[in-house]
This record gives sequence, structure tokens and C-alpha cells, in this order.
Amino acid sequence: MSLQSIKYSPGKLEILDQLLLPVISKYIPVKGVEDGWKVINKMQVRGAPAIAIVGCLSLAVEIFPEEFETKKVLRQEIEGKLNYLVSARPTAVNMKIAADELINLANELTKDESCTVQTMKQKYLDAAEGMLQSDIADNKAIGANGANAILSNTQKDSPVRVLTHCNTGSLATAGYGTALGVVRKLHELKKLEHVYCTETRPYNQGARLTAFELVHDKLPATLVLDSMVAALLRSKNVAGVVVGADRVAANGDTANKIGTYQIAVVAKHHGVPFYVAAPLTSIDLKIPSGDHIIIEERPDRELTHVGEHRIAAPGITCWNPAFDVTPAALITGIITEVGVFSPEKLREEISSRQKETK
Ligand SMILES: CSC[C@@H](O)[C@@H](O)C(=O)COP(=O)(O)O
Repeated sequence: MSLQSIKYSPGKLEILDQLLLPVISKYIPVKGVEDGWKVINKMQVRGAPAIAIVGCLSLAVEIFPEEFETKKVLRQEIEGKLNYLVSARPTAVNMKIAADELINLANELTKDESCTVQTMKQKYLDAAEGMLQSDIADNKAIGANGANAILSNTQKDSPVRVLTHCNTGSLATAGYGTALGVVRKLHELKKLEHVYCTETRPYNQGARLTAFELVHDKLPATLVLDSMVAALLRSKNVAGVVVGADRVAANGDTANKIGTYQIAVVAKHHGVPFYVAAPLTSIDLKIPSGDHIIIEERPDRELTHVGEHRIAAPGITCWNPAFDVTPAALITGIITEVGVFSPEKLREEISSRQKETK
């Protein structure tokens, strides 16, 4: 069984504390929105889809035991608290899209005279819980679409070597993963010769989390440092790079974990296809390009220390953007649950489908 980052039952939410992995596997309770904001901001839970699911479920467990006098009060609670959760980490769009969707639902139910306040609360709980189920199904579809795209660029019957960055697996989602879902699907099809995962400094999502998942699930895998990617693509016959996304703009520019951009540049130089795997909930058609994406900057300590151990010279200043933007021109295809699209086709293909799914 693959790792489970989020455990939920009505009124109870726990997350696997990703700051402690891979040394300690410990679930911690999330009792409400304040806890939800903190675990997202501290990165005890991280990965764009997992952030959104935990955020919305943290409000679900908070309102579960509460009684609301009117629908207006409940609606204000939903709007205020979801917007607060959006502020925990600004780059990934999934929490914002989920918040907007749930606030719309609350607005509609407030207007609907046949709906009681109890029914309105239950509908919020159902919608938040539904995100857990739909995320896994979407990831499986992304896995199948992505494996197919990578294999279609190669000689059909030979297993492939791929490279991935950061952690996009079960730990970053409700399960299975996006880019790591593509890797998992290749393995299920017996078409994965090898996966290379980058260390992903400074937070080491690759070395700590992706490597943990790959070892746990017994996939043929090797860890490389971020600085080894050019050497790797030159010498190891890698068939494709597949990474996740925190926000894809309408023109296909993609914000993802810092270091993604330079991998895309290196992939272009070596003629290696570069894929972004992202659910529709990571695609932000409201912004025309990556220039409009706010990049979160995190504390210097992530660069100067590994755990409690200082590795940088005291007194040095640091720059620590958590994400970078890969220009669409470097992206071969964006793998979604509804198909694989070139950046140029993204807006046209996705706009109707995002509406359909609402
Ligand atoms: C399916 S996870 C997609 C992205 O969120 C992932 O690639 C990433 O950049 C995670 O960053 P993180 O800072 O660990 O939340």
C-alpha cells in the first residue's frame, strides 16, 4: 500500500508530518483552520493538491461539531476562513481555486430558500470530502496520460529512464501522485527502467520524500544532486523529464519547485522531452503568463541549516525563492487528467473543461 499523507473521517483530520520524514513517520492532528494554516505554512504538509485538500478539510473538521444560527453566519465563516487559508502559501493556486469553488457553493446555497442551514453545512462537508476522492482518480488519469505521452516518443517496447524533481507523489496529494503518478504508471506497465530523483535543495523534498516513496514502493530509483542534472541527461539516456506544478498560467508558463526552470533549460539543450503533470486545479487561466505568479520566499534558515545543523557561514545573506517559473517554450506538454496539451493549446483545451467540472 502506498503512503498516506492525509487521514480523514468526519470530524477528524490527521496529516503525516513531512518535516519529520524520512526518519520518523508521525501523524499529527489538525483540529481546525488555525492548525490547518500552520501545518501548511510550516510545510508539515506540502504539495499543491495536498495543501488545498488539507486546507478545506481543516475547515470541515472545525465546523463539524458547530451549530450555526443562520446560513448567512455559516457563509461568512466559510468565506473568511477559506480566504485566510489561501494566505498560508501564495504560489500554488489549488487552494485558491478550491476556496473560490466552495465559496460559490456557499453563496448559491445561501440564496436557495429550500436549503436549511444544516443541509448547507453538510454540503460543505461533502464537497470538501469529495476532493480527497477526486484527487486520487485525477492522479490516476494523469499517470495513464503521461505514461502514454512519454512512451509515444520512444521505441514502443523498450522500458524508459525518466527524471523527476521535488515530490509530487502520495505525500503531495491525496494519493498516487501527479508526476510521480506518471512514474508509477510506467512501472505498472513494466515500462520503467529507472527513475532518477533530484535532491531538491533546500528543503530536500526529493532526497527525503520522493526517495522515501520510491524505496517504500520498490521502484528502481537513484537519487542525484540538483547540480548533476546536466551530466545525467548527457550520459544516462533519459527519455523524459516529468515534474509537477504549483500554478500553470494560461500561456503554459509553469511555476514549480525552485530548480525546475534550470532542469527544463538543460533538457532542451539535450533534446529530452520536458513534461509538466498538473491537475486542472493547478491551472490558472485567469493569469495570462508566469509574470503574474507570486513566488513565495522562505526563511534563510532553510539554506543555512540542515535540520538543526548550520552548514553556511554565519553572517552570509541568502535568497530563498521556493519556486521558479519555467517558460512555456521549454515545455513539451502539460499532462492533465483530461489529456496532454502543448502550452499553445492549453487555454483553448482547458477553458471549457474547467467550467464543465464546476
Ligand atoms: C503534486 S505536487 C506539485 C507541486 O506542488 C510540487 O512539484 C512542488 O513544487 C511542491 O513544493 P512544496 O514547496 O514542497 O509545496
